[in-house]
This record gives sequence, structure tokens and C-alpha cells, in this order.
Amino acid sequence: MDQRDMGADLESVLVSEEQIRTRLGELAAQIDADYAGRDLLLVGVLKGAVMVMADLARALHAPAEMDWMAVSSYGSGTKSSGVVRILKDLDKDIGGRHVLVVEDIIDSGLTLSWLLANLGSRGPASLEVATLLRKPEAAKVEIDVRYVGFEIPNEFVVGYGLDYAERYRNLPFVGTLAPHVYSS
Ligand SMILES: O=P(O)(O)OC[C@H]1O[C@H](OP(=O)(O)OP(=O)(O)O)[C@H](O)[C@@H]1O
Ligand code: HPA
Ligand SMILES: [Mg+2]
Repeated sequence: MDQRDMGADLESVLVSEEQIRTRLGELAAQIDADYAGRDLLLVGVLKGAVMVMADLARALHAPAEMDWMAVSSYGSGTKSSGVVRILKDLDKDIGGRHVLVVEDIIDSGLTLSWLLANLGSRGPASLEVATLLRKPEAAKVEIDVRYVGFEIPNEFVVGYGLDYAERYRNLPFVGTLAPHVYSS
């Protein structure tokens, strides 16, 4: 399936490639300023955050280490199960480190609130979050998020790392799916 084939499954483009690039540049500048003189460790949350991590990290001027955690709460559906499983833990200890969690989306917030409690218990020097997308209307828990790319409506979105049943992650933009995709 190439991108033209995926195009038939899409209803609309919500955030374009250009908008993503511009906004990640702005967030990177803020992060550079905030972490000046501090040793930054970016923690990407697999799999959804791969694109954000790759592009945000390259937009930073400051040196940053990267580590990855894989967690899953959505399975193959469009609703969070609320049960978060660690599929892969960090490679290194984060005790005393300045940790910035990098996410693609905060939807119900259940994944992130679980993750922040988990990472917080490991004794980092600081713990903040950068996310490309947030759905304010979908929040089931309130989380203090320092860097937010875009606030979006409460609709299921795909692309730029985000999947529906593991598909559409490689779209270069964020879009909504046509109803026939869910029902087929
Ligand atoms: O705020 P929430 O409602 O918890 O949803 C957000 C989380 O759900 C997605 O991950 P998912 O569990 O689908 O795994 P994936 O990144 O591998 O797609 C997304 O990447 C976030 O991590
Ligand atoms: O809207 C979404 N799309 C894809 N994956 C997700 N995980 C949480 N919310 C979403
Ligand atoms: Mg997913």
C-alpha cells in the first residue's frame, strides 16, 4: 500500500507536514532555552513518538541523549484500555537526570499519568513532558504538560507515528480516517 492508497482512507488533514515542522522548531527553541547548561535526556514513548522524537531531537541545538520505553494501552482499538503494559523499559537509570518525556499524543492521559508516576519513582532531577498533540476534551486525568504542539478536537487521528491497528504511522501529517475504515 503506498501513500496514495492510504489517501483513500483519509477524511481530512488535521495538522500538515509544514505545521508540524514549524511548531516542533518553536518547541525546540523553548526547550533549548529552558535546559541551557543542563544535561537533557529525551525519553521517547514507542511506538507512537518515533517521528516526534526524530524531528524534535534534530531541531534542538543542545546535545541530548535519547532513550526509549515501549508501553501499550490501546491494543488494536480506538479506546485506551487504561491498563498500561511496559513492553520495553529504559536502557539506563534516570536517577539524577533531567528527563523530558516525548509523546505523540495525550488523549485520555491515562498512559502518561501512569508513566510519569513510574518514571518519577526512579528519582530524576526533573521530569517534564513534550507532546505533539493533546485532546483537552478527552482528558480523564489532569496532567501538567510543559510543551504542547497542538490542541486538537476529540477525534481519533492517525499519521506521523499514530496508528489505527498498526497502520498509517508513516503518513507525514496527522489526519482523520474516513468512517468506512472503522467499519470494514
Ligand atoms: O492518553 P491516552 O489515552 O493514554 O493515549 C495516548 C497514548 O496512546 C498511544 O499509544 P498506544 O498505547 O496506542 O501505543 P503505540 O504508541 O505503540 O501506538 C499514544 O502513543 C500515547 O502513548
Ligand atoms: O487519536 C488517536 N489515534 C491513534 N492513537 C491514539 N492513541 C491515543 N489516541 C489516539
Ligand atoms: Mg497506538
